[in-house]
Amino acid sequence: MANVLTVEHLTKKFAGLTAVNDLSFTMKERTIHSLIGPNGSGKSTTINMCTGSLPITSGTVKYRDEIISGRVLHEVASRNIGRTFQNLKLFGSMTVEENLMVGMQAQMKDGILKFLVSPASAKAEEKRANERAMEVLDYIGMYKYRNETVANLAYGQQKLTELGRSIMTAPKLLFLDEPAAGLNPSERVEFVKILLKVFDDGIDLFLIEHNMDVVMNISNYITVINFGSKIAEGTPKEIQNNDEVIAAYLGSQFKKK
Ligand SMILES: Nc1ncnc2c1ncn2[C@@H]1O[C@H](COP(=O)(O)OP(=O)(O)OP(=O)(O)O)[C@@H](O)[C@H]1O
Repeated sequence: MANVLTVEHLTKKFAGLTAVNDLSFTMKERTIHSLIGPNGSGKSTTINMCTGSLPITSGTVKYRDEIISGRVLHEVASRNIGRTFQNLKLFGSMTVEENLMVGMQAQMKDGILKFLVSPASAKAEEKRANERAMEVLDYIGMYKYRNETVANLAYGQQKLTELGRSIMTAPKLLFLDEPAAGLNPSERVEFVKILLKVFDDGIDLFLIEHNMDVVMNISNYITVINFGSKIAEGTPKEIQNNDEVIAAYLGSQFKKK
């Protein structure tokens, strides 16, 4: 299997703090790959660097055969890479449908120019975005909420809306920052079901998550970091039995014989 993501010697320094320290790992095609570690260990910073949200201090990130480190957010997004955020970045006063339409912006970045030059083609693009939004809403089971204002929805539905927005542009690789955080158990079951459907339909998933039931059940491979440095990697079973991971983060409740 080819590598979808190759991270080499990735480092991020914030003033005196090294948030990510010489981190290297690879993610294989057709896997759900999780990045876990204690609070403040550098997980979100790693995703932010991989997706162009944050400049790197040193190191490289490769998507398939192309170096994407050094590229900005919309350039990364235009390579079929999507993401969701730890804290929802939805527009609360807009409807579910409108929030998904915003998700097409990566593909419509020359939209204003197009609108000035050719209003007809801009209209056609908007129609296409609207059709895609309906298709995605149906896919994630949110079609009936399409005209609801996002702020009025339950948290689980807001998270689904964000997931929907992230798949509007049909990414091939999706970064998810704590998708299960804040969900109640039944919302979590529903969300994981949809995530697995997304994966089965061809989108590789890179996940940051603190809920270990979710991580251990759905991941093919796990990278563990502590204080910005990799301390282990392997299958869920290997990670659950790794003494350094148990001491730094997991505790022994997941240990398997
Ligand atoms: N913009 C920033 N400026 C300064 N320090 C930052 C910034 N962003 C993150 N940090 C620091 O970098 C370290 C790593 O933070 P990061 O958010 O990547 O950790 P995390 O593993 O995602 O944590 P959590 O599990 O709590 O979300 C922390 O010490 C954090 O305070």
